[in-house]
Amino acid sequence: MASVDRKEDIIQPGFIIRERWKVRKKLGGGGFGEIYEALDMLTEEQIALKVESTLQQKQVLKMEVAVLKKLQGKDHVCKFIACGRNDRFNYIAMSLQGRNLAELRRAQPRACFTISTTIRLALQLISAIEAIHSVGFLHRDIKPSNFAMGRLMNTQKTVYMLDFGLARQWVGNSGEVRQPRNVVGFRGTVRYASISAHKNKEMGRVDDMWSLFYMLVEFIIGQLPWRKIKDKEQVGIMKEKYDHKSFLKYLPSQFHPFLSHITSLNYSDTPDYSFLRGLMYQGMNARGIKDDDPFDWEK
Ligand SMILES: Nc1ncnc2c1ncn2[C@@H]1O[C@H](COP(=O)(O)OP(=O)(O)OP(=O)(O)O)[C@@H](O)[C@H]1O
Repeated sequence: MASVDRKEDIIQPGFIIRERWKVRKKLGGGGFGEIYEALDMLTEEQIALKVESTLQQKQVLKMEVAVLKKLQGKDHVCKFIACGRNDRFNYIAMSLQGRNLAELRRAQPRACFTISTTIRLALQLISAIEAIHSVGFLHRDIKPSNFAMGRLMNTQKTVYMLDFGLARQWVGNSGEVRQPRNVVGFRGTVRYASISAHKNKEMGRVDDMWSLFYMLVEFIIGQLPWRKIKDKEQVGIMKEKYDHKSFLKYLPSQFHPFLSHITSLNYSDTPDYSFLRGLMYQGMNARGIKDDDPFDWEK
């Protein structure tokens, strides 16, 4: 979500937080905050700082901190370093990752990834989504710019999940699926939203999987049919009319059971993450794809 009216940045390069983190440069400004690269003067490591103005209407950093803390120790998750606030902004410090998957795709010659890269990313993306679901939360904004590759020798083959600002708890106090609300405001990003999210229905774990499916289709084909349409309602109508099976002719055959599986799920169902990963492994075997083959951007 790019904000339209560009206000002044919350912090400037050179600014030091708690005598420890020196801001270097702005990496991006999303819908709900700004991301900076900073130097941890204690450890000499580069880190990422996400900041949110205290004046902002919708405060989401608190959710971000809660979910990131719950996810610590799992794969595909940034290291939580610290969080805090002052009179001007709230901030969270976490490990710094490399380029996000939207940037990496757009940098490819035909703006698409090979089947090999897509399938191996899919394996990691399924596990990342399973991880957030396993701690009781939905992500609700699964999209390529919310995943980044690591930037260090030992992390550059790993996908990291970003941005838990729209997360919501799906599990109730006794481990049951929370009762769905009848109508909810739309959350997420139009291009990757599930049909049910377009209809303002309560999202479940399946809706994160739908967004993943749209991501993977876009990776392979290089675009989605509704890419140029801004209007949320129109995109919703288009998705409803669109025969999703027609994507399959461009995709490895394993995407047929992938699509059938997510189509079969309802709000309260648990996706079969292992089954979906199994399909991706089948696709790798059928095509002689190896775990450690280079990704498209490494070639
Ligand atoms: N830990 C990180 N390391 C490196 N880059 C990051 C990190 N966190 C976020 N970014 C970059 O900043 C961008 C925006 O981050 P994030 O999605 O968390 O913010 P946001 O304000 O919710 O943005 P949006 O509304 O676009 O999703 C990401 O696409 C990513 O490129």
